[in-house]
Amino acid sequence: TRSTRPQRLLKAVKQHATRGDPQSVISAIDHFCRHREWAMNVGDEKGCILDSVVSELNPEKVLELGTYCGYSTVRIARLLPPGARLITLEFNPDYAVIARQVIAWAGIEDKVQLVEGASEDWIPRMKEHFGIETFDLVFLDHWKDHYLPDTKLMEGCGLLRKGTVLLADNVICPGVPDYLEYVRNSRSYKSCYFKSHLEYTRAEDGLEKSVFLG
Ligand SMILES: O=C(NCCCCc1cc2ccncc2s1)c1cc(-c2ccc(F)cc2)cc(O)c1O
Ligand SMILES: [Mg+2]
Repeated sequence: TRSTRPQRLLKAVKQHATRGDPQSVISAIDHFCRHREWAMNVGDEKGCILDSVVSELNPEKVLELGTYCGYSTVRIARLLPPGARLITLEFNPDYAVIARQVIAWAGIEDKVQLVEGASEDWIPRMKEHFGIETFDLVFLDHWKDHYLPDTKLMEGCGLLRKGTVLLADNVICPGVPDYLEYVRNSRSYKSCYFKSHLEYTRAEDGLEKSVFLG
């Protein structure tokens, strides 16, 4: 049977990237998605914005909602200080199989914990299951209609502290209007928009960075 796009993406990583070199994994995926097949990775342009937010914050505890093939997982984990941890949630088991191999190829698996399941099931279990008090950074890149309910769930579970940064992908395309309205109008967040483009295209998209004020 025909291979899947994530399988072809992984093959490109194994063919063109060097084991243990996260940057070469990132470049191999960007090349594949720009010249072979588009895929819904955050991409190189928005990825540079993600890099600057991570580098400035130097987070110890990171949550990623939506792993897909692990592209943004590798982008974030490669910048984390020793001892820092990234928990990434993926709903689709086929994506998770690919992401684990991409993460291993990049050589950053000791910083990453990939968990399979739905965000609404796992967010309430973060404290008791992973011994996490609060997150320093949350990267939202999963179902767009889950951004807002999951943000309210994280607030309710006490997973956000004064200064926690929420960074949301795709706030223009596909768009998350209810989430944007919430973080931009709530007194509990200081929010700003980083204008960019939908990965590997000229369509507008961007990242919204929202600091939780407690
Ligand atoms: O849907 C997108 N991303 C979510 C995939 C949903 C996977 C999930 C992970 C998870 C984990 C935990 N709980 C529940 C869930 S559900 C997405 C889509 C586009 C796009 C843009 C223009 C298009 F024409 C077509 C697609 C671009 C992007 O950057 C995306 O991120
Ligand atoms: Mg995205």
